[in-house]
Amino acid sequence: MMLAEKTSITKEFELFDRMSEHEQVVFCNDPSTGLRAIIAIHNTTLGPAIGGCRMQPYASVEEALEDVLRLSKGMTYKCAAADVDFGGGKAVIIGDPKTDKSPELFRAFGQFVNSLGGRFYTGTDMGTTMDDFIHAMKETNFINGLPEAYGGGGDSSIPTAEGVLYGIKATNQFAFGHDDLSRQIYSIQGLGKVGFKVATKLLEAGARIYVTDINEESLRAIEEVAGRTTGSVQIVASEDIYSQEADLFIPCAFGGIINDATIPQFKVKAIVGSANNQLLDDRHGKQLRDRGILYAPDYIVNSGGLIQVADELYGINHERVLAKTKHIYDAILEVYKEAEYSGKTTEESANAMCERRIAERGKRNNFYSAPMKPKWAIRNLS
Ligand SMILES: NC(=O)C1=CN([C@@H]2O[C@H](COP(=O)(O)OP(=O)(O)OC[C@H]3O[C@@H](n4cnc5c(N)ncnc54)[C@H](O)[C@@H]3O)[C@@H](O)[C@H]2O)C=CC1
Ligand SMILES: O=C(O)CCC(=O)C(=O)O
Repeated sequence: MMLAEKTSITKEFELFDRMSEHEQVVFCNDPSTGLRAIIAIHNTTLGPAIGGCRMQPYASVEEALEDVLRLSKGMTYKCAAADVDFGGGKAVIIGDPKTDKSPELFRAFGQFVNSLGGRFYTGTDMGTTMDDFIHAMKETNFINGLPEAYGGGGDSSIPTAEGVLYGIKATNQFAFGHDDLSRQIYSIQGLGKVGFKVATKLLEAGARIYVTDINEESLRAIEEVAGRTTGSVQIVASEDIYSQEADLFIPCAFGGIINDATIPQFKVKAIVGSANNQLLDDRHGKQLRDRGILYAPDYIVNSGGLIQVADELYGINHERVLAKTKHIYDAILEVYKEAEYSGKTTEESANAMCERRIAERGKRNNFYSAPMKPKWAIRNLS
């Protein structure tokens, strides 16, 4: 009887249990534009939440909620690792980016962001572009990553790709004793905004790369780049990318690609890529460690974009952003050394480092208050 009561109570409050680590989850509904979005604020100890807005034709509310909860939590760790004065948040819009976008939809989304009064800053992510946020910014100032013509920092995939290259160099240093990009072989999944730039730099350095993408145009374009460089490229089928005889696997497409099916296929010594949430589950981090495959925590490797959008609030300065992005090299090396010393996985070591940082800062500032004047000079907000 007691158990039955307990079970039913747990079921009644299942939604709250699922988001028990989150401060706030906002469901945004605007029938006139068709907007259905969820904004998740995970933790604002370090400052207002920040995180891009993803647009995807999610099959259910359940799937969209799962994604936004996971991604926003990842942003809390990413902000702590990058040492920016922001907390973790993320937004998802349920819809097909090819057919369901309209200026009105993004204006409606901007109104919801504005209603949070500065607790949440957002910008582009998969499925959204800077142009979409030109509409959203008409309704709110809490938008980052705008085009340079609108006073923003421009394409944040540039520093993200730079950060991935620093992560690769640090990994080469730790695993192979040098940080020369040209001497190892790489397999790259995804030649989008980030992956294409990383592949180009590796080819320019003279490296051998294997690549895959579902977009034929990107594959032809990277072959053209290879023809102009001393590097070489081989195109492989999507399902074959995990089993290539390469030294490093560079995932730059989607999350969850380190899982029970892919781990036995890997022949690489290390995985260093930009995709968010690469480990399907924590136990996959342990499986990689047990197989002697070094894993560079994704949220450190791909933090270059966050560093740019966070830095944007001090005014635009690409040199400063690049200088900050260089810290990814040291951060990755530190995590590898700490994991080696402690026997933890690299993900566990990185998480512990971030949690210590948040707890330390939390002693002074444990909840961001919107009316408090921000430290930085945000445009039009003083
Ligand atoms: N753009 C940025 O600054 C940041 C990106 N990331 C993450 O990095 C990853 C890549 O981001 P972007 O380059 O901006 O995205 P994107 O959408 O420009 O590129 C993704 C690429 O993956 C390809 N792709 C999709 N399915 C595939 C499959 N089955 N096999 C092979 N390729 C496939 C697509 O055709 C596309 O070229 C995403 O997971 C994103 O969340 C993380 C932090 C910042
Ligand atoms: O683009 C942003 O607003 C923050 C960066 C972000 O969402 C990410 O790094 O995944």
